[in-house]
Parts: sequence; structure tokens; C-alpha cells
Amino acid sequence: MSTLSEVYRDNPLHPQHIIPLDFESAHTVPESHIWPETNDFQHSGWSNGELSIPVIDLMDPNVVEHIGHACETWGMFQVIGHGVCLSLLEEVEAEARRLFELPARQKMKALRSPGGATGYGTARITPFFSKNMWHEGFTIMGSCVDHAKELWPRNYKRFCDTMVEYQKKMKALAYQLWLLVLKSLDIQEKDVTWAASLQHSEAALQLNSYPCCPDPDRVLGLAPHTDTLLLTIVHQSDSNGLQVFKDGVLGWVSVSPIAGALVVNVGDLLHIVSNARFLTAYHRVVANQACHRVSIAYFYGPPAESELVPILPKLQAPCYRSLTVKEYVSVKAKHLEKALSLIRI
Ligand SMILES: C=C1C[C@]23C[C@H]1CC[C@H]2[C@@]12CCC[C@@](C)(C(=O)O1)[C@H]2[C@@H]3C(=O)O
Ligand SMILES: O=C(O)CCC(=O)C(=O)O
Ligand SMILES: [Fe+2]
Repeated sequence: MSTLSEVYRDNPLHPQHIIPLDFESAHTVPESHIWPETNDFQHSGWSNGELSIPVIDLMDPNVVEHIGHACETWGMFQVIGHGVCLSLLEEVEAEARRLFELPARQKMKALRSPGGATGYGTARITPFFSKNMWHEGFTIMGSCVDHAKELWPRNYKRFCDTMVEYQKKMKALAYQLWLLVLKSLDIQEKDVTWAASLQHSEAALQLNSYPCCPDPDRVLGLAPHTDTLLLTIVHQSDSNGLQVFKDGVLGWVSVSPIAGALVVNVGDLLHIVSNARFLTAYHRVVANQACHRVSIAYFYGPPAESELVPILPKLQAPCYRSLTVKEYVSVKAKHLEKALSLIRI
């Protein structure tokens, strides 16, 4: 369907990097999932007052300044007053849980193929790390009917309808955030050559599952990474786990759940077009023993063929060379964290 899928088809993964652990049967943590020398997971993580990411009310008259400031200092913030109703957030989370609670052999029927972009499986960044994550995911790009039919042959409609409805709401919210971001950069929409194409944006919905872990201090839910596209909107439900890296003294900072709030990340593409003024959020997820954490992430960006050009204030030189979305996604699929430095001028 989308040309982003083509990029992933051209960068296939090995089957052993796609199949998650059968977490239900794992009563101890296997060697393959024990991360070395990183026992800082639970104890780092500030999360009070000034030491947490900003919470921004979209109805606030100064919302543009707040968003600009948050993107410059954290690359991540939480939004309230976004107009997405709580019942839809609860519904999409309940559907995600319904999927992940299926027995492993059932979920395997919707396994992502080696060159595929969609379906059940590990996180795409898995091959870059020597240890596996305490995580399983389900990726949706375009229609999820074929995979959902494998999971629930007679009863797939509720899942798909919820995902369609949720993506519609996320797309509208992402566009609203994008316009606020442009304002904060003092840029007119008409000056961005690919702005109109955002109507046909290439988006992905990722359902994430972090099962209860018998030994959470020795595993990682999701390894540190930055998101690739423009913006990510995350519904993280009510359990801790998400952390963002803040340069300087703070290190890993917990992103405390706020009921009804959504977490917004600056992705690499927004970092590039802002000419490095906005930080791309480097984040990770730690595991926990008590509950099965589920999150739903919506990735928003321009169509794959769009040419990204850093938007420059007067007299500023571009930090990155111009390239298409597709080209960047492909560089990232091959080099992960090194991708940004490879396109630096
Ligand atoms: C459109 C996207 C964005 C993807 C790839 C593709 C579909 C799945 C997304 C994630 C979801 C989990 C973390 C991440 C890092 C991963 O491994 O897969 C994300 C990645 C990215 O932001 O690069
Ligand atoms: O689970 C979370 O809170 C974050 C997930 C995430 O970082 C992602 O899907 O890219
Ligand atoms: Fe992420």
C-alpha cells in the first residue's frame, strides 16, 4: 500500500529477529533477554515537578510558545485539552490488550513477514542490539483486515473499526500539532513544499505490549531510540515505563502517566526540517513486575517521496543535506542511530 512499506521490503529482517518470546510461558528471564551492566533502569528517572517533560494544554492561549519551548528543550511533551475522548483511548487500549492476551501460537498467525512492515512481531530496531527486548508489537499501515482475520476469523471487525477510528482522530490531532509547530518556528505552511501532501500522510500505528517481567531490573522493554518520522503521539495508559534522555545532569527521566493526556515526541524528520533547532527525543521503555503495560503509538510524516529541506532562518547554514523521506528511512533502517550523522553537512 504505502511506499514506506517498500523501504522495509528492501531492508528485510531475519526471521529470528521477528518472533517475540512466548512471554506467557516464560517464568524466568532467558539469557537472550538479560541486558548487561544496565541496572540503572528503575532507579534513574526523575519524575517530579520541574524534572519532568512539560504538560501543555492545547486550549492555552500561549500554546505556540509552549510547544516551541518544549521541542527545543526536551523534544517531548504531554498534551491535554486535545479533544480525543477518553472512551476512544480506553477502547483502543482494550483492543490492543485483547490482541496481546491471545495465546502465542494464535498471535503467530499474524506474524510480520521478513520483508513486511505490518503485523505481529518484535520492534524493528531489534537486530541492532545483541539482547532481545521484553516487548511484542503489532504494526498497522493501511488496512489491518488481513491480519485481524487471522487472529479472529469471525470477529475481526471490532478491532479494525476501532483502529480506523483511532487513526482518523490521531491524524487530525497530528495535523493540528504540526500547524502549531510551524507557527512556533515562524514558518508559513505555504513555504513548506511538501506541506499539502501531509493530507496524504504516511502514518503507522504501533500497538506495544510489555508483559509483566519476573526480573524487571535486568531487561529492557524497548531499547533507547529516536522515532523516525515527524511526530509521534503516544497513548501510554496508566503504567510507568517510558523514559526520555535529558542531556546534562538529569539523564533518564520518567514520563509519568497522566489520565487522558497524550505524549508527543519530536521525531528525526522534524529535527531535520527544523535545522536541528528541535531535539529528536531519545527514549526507552523499562519493564515492570506488577502489570502488563500496553501503549499505542501513532507515527506521522509526509509521503515517502517528499523531499525534506531544512527550513532556515536568515543567514543560517543547513545542518543536514536535503533528501527524501524514503531515503532517510532507508539510511535509518541500515544504520539506526548513525543515520543523522551520516546526512550531516
Ligand atoms: C513508521 C514506522 C516507525 C517505526 C518503523 C515504522 C513502523 C513501526 C515503528 C516502530 C515502533 C516501535 C519503535 C520503532 C523505533 C520501531 O522499531 O518500530 C518505531 C519505528 C521508527 O520510528 O523508526
Ligand atoms: O511504550 C511507550 O510508551 C513508547 C513506545 C515507543 O517509544 C514507540 O512505539 O516508538
Ligand atoms: Fe519511540
